Amino acid sequence: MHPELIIAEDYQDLSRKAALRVAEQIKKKPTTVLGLATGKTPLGLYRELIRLHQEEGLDFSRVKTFNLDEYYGISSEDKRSFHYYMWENLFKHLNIPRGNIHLPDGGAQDIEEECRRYEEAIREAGGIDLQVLGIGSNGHIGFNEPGTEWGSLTHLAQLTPETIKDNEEEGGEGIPGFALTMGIKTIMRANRILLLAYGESKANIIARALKGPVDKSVPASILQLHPGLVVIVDKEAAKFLGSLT
Ligand SMILES: N[C@@H]1[C@@H](O)[C@H](O)[C@@H](COP(=O)(O)O)O[C@@H]1O
Repeated sequence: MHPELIIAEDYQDLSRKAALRVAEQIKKKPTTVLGLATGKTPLGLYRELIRLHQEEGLDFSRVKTFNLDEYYGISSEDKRSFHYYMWENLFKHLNIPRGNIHLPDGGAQDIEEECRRYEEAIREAGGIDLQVLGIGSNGHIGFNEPGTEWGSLTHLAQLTPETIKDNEEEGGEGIPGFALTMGIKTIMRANRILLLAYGESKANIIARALKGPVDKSVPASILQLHPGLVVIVDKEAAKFLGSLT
């Protein structure tokens, strides 16, 4: 069946199952290139990866990472930044060399150059082996909002009021209205994609993304065309998936 769909009991189970997939990938290929996401959804996965590193010796010394996105116009030290989020919630707890960690630079002067540099860095690393993805309540992936071109590469994106509101609920007031994000094409180039979602609030958009038409109004719907898609959702987010299960 495509995609591979795993329905977890709850958030903890989802996080564990996702971490096992990531760990398997790293054990199989210690030089794995991971694509990483921010938001609430992957926090449990990151906690579990830290545990696997600390208690079971999962080795990140040769792993490379590329984050999906970063806010535009704030520095990497800013607590609202995804640099800060990633450092606090994952990187500082692992044995990953700083030089192996990549996020778009939201403080870059020359945006076009920064976007080109980011694409080139992914290419030079050999491409993304496994991309971790969440989904926005409007179906966005990374910060590719509804209407984004399927052929988009890393670019400056304007966030919708809905996305700003969602992210302010998590990250506090004053979220920038723009971000640098991998494009849809950048994401689709990954070898494998691990799409995660939990909770009732994601049930509707997950069903539209996986069962609805492939349409730019739901950016995540393009994932139906990815041959290496693995979806892990909890029971609540799976509520409307019906026949897919
Ligand atoms: N740019 C991120 C996305 O990568 C993320 O998937 C989405 C969902 O976030 P959450 O996991 O908090 O629901 O929010 C943000 O906008």
